[in-house]
Amino acid sequence: MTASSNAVPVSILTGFLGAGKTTLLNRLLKDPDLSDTAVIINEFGDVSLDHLLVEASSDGIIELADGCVCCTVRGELVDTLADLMDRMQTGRIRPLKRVVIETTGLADPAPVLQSVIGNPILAQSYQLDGVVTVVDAVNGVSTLDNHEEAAKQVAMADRLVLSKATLASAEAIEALKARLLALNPRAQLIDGDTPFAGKAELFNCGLYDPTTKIADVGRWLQDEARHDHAGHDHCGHDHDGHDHHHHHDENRHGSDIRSFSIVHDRPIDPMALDMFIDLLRSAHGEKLLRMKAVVAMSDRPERPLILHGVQSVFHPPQRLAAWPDPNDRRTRMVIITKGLEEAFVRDLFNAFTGRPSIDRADRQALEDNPLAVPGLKM
Ligand SMILES: Nc1nc2c(ncn2[C@@H]2O[C@H](COP(=O)(O)OP(=O)(O)OP(=O)(O)O)[C@@H](O)[C@H]2O)c(=O)[nH]1
Repeated sequence: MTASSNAVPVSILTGFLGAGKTTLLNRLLKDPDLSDTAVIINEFGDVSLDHLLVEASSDGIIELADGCVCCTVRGELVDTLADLMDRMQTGRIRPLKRVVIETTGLADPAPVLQSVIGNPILAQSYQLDGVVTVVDAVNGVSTLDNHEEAAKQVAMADRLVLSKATLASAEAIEALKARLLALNPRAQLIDGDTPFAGKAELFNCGLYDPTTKIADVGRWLQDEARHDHAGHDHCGHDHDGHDHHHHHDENRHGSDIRSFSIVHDRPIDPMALDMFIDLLRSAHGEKLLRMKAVVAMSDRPERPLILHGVQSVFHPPQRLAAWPDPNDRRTRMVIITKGLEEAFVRDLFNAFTGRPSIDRADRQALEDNPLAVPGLKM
């Protein structure tokens, strides 16, 4: 079945963990041409922060939390798109000009694309109008080397937006560009700092055409279609929330990927936070795929700190003017690791924030760490 001429364009905004998807989206949503756009945001962990970090009015933002859109919440994506269409057709919402789906950084885009183009009902009302992939100039090459989903995100793109170019050396950018060209020779490469990257036009890619991509893309989409036919839910992220343990029949990302959250209800001393982050970053930066946090600080508890860690890079923290939800002033951290145990990170955090660990010596957490602060005794 094909889309009708008034089908709503759907854009997929993807890119590896911390590449800068939400940052780009915040810029784009300021363009009046993106009014009447619904944004579907997907987060990996059981505590979601992205909706706090997207600056647009919450009206058009729909969250698919606690699962990855390429696997556990893929059904929810289909239901959400169907529900939006139903609400438009029955006049409960204004007609949408576009739907943007921001995937998780770990998402394989193939099943997400297949949800839109392969579902006969959705395909009548929506048409896929392109994949925009954000690529981080600092971590780009190593991320492509180490994470297959990042390479797929690049290969499937119509447009590649290079973020953080001001933080990377000219050589690193050249090396990255060569990799991008090999993976996707026909994608348009856009410098994220140019005005075009902040305009609605960025999403006007034209009907998605897999034949313009490397041959693998068509095969990945066919594999997804076959999987759908066989009725599989196939992803291997291990979403280790407090009570959440999802198991899947196939492991795409490696069983050593962990996603968990830390919630803390007392303001944190700035020095303790610094030491916790420093130790974690310097000893285990490459295993720390992502940290996102909203932190209550003891110096100014009314102004929470927003922290972003992407592998070994910690971006300058920002203070919000106030708590997004004044009724919830708890520190919340979402952490995604590869090959680093949750217990280790939790113990380290507890050691610095003075929360006693019941079943594990805090001290051990520090002593396990070669960079433990000398003289710091529990
Ligand atoms: N200097 C610089 N920093 C950037 C740029 N783009 C993003 N950042 C920073 O990178 C960090 C992560 O950005 P996000 O937009 O949250 O990344 P994301 O891809 O949405 O992250 P996930 O949803 O967790 O995968 C933030 O601290 C941003 O301020 C950029 O172009 N330049």
